[in-house]
Amino acid sequence: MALVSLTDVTKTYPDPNDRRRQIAAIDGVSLDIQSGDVYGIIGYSGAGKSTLVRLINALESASSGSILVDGAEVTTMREGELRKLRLGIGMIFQQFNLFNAKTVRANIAYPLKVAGVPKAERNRRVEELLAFVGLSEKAKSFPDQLSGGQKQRVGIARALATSPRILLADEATSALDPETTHEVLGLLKKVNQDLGITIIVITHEMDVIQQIATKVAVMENGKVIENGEVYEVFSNPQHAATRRFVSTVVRGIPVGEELQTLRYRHPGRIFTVSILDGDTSQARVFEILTQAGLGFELIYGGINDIQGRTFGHLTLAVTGDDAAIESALAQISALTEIVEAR
Ligand SMILES: Nc1ncnc2c1ncn2[C@@H]1O[C@H](COP(=O)(O)OP(=O)(O)OP(=O)(O)O)[C@@H](O)[C@H]1O
Repeated sequence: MALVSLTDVTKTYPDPNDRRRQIAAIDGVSLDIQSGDVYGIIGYSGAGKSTLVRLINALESASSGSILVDGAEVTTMREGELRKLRLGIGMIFQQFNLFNAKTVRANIAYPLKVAGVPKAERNRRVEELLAFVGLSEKAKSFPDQLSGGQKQRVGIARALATSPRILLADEATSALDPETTHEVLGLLKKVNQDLGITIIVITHEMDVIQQIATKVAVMENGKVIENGEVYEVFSNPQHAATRRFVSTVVRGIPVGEELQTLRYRHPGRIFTVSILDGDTSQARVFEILTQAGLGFELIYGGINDIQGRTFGHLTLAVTGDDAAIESALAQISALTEIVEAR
């Protein structure tokens, strides 16, 4: 059974320009998130990502549809049940949302205090969390004395305080530089792998999905337009919006000005070879070209590691005898897709 299961969920708001009309922020979304997933939800601004998260932890109520968390229907829960539900769902935010007047230790202890956990137990748990996020030395510091990455570590420790089963990360790395993003995503991976916590990552950056997610849903206009294993979505995107997101991290087939520049710089015919995991290797393609007595140069593209599987496009400028090129092409196209730039 899925840990979070949405069926045909809709959330409408009155149109601010015409109160008689409704705008669908979420429009018929069905999604299953399994225990142990790191589930990425990606979309441009206004796609409905934050609304979806607020529906899962019941900060908003759905207009229609069913939302099951751990088998329990959220849409009909009463206040007492909702409080219990929210204790099982931690949340981290883009702007960290820490109490600036409280120390790191007090920030992390806060949800435990609210939950009525006795002081000795609270202190023990906070020390454990500080060690887990690597901030034991900063226990007495205030948020203003920390870097962005350290602040998010405090946010993560605070979110984990009540031992939730689910962690919602809403643009949690969007305010951080790439290196700090990488570190924080590394910590989230540890949360998932060591503690078995299911993570739902909301982002507009495909790079974040590539680094951490195992599954991804692409949202547009309140709908999930595509979802599945990250590798499958990256290597075979179905929708234009998904292809745009993928192209931000994976260089595909050069076109337009990029292609013109490549032609200007490199003699020969230009081909793009797709490299898929378990399909064919870069080494095999190079071997075929070498054996055919051809000259070649890698001029664009690269290989990506997605969840430990390889995927990418290599664009090569190939020089030599035309018949030899055709024969090499035939051999390569028996292994994988190869496209000549025209
Ligand atoms: N409380 C609200 N009242 C009216 N409209 C809302 C409300 N909350 C969200 N919306 C509308 O719902 C749509 C989806 O918003 P949402 O914030 O979920 O998108 P998002 O993908 O998270 O975008 P962003 O990354 O910019 O926050 C938008 O058109 C937004 O204007």
